[in-house]
Amino acid sequence: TQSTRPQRLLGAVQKNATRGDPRSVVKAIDHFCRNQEWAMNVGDEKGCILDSVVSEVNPATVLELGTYCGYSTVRIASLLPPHAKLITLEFNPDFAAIARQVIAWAGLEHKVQLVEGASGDWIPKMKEQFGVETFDLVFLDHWKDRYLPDTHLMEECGLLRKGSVLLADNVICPGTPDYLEFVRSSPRYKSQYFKSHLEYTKVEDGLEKSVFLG
Ligand SMILES: O=C(NCCNC(=O)c1cc(-c2ccc(F)cc2)cc(O)c1O)c1cc(O)ncn1
Ligand SMILES: [Mg+2]
Repeated sequence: TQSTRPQRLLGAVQKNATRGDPRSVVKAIDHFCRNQEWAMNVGDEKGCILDSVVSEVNPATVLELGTYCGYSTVRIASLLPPHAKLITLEFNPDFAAIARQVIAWAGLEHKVQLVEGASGDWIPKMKEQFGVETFDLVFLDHWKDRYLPDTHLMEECGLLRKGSVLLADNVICPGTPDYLEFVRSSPRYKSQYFKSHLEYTKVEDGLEKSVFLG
């Protein structure tokens, strides 16, 4: 039977990356996506912006919406302080199965809790299920039409505090127009656009960083 692209991406990690070395996992995925097959990871260019925001926020609690194969999960988790926790939500069970193995290859499973299911179902259960108070950083990289409703949901569930940072991928391509309009016009957010390119291409894309003002 035919392998899937995520399965081939995992194969490239297991072949070319060193177990327990997150940077080599990131490098192996970027090499695979540049030279073999494009895949919708945040990629190396936007990944550097992600790294700088993670380092600046130095979060104790992180929520990632949209795990895919775990590329950004590995980037973020490898920068977290010792007792910090990253919860990553993935709807697609096939993506989740690959991501677990990529995260394990990087040796980061103890820092990451991968949850399978729909963000809309899980966000209201975060506090009771995972003992989370608020998130210091949220990385939005899931279905583009869920960014805005899930942001409202996180606010309603009291998961954001004064200073919580939302970092959103793909605000230009594929685009999240309703989300962008909201965070840029709402008095409760301070937003900043980081111009970049769609992963592994010359197409414009960017990350939007929005600080919740409470
Ligand atoms: O597709 C699911 N999630 C990925 C969300 N992410 C994206 O869709 C995404 C897409 C692109 C992209 C950009 C240009 C292009 F031509 C094609 C795709 C880039 C990115 O950086 C993304 O992040 C999904 C499936 C499923 O069955 N259940 C739950 N989620
Ligand atoms: Mg993306």
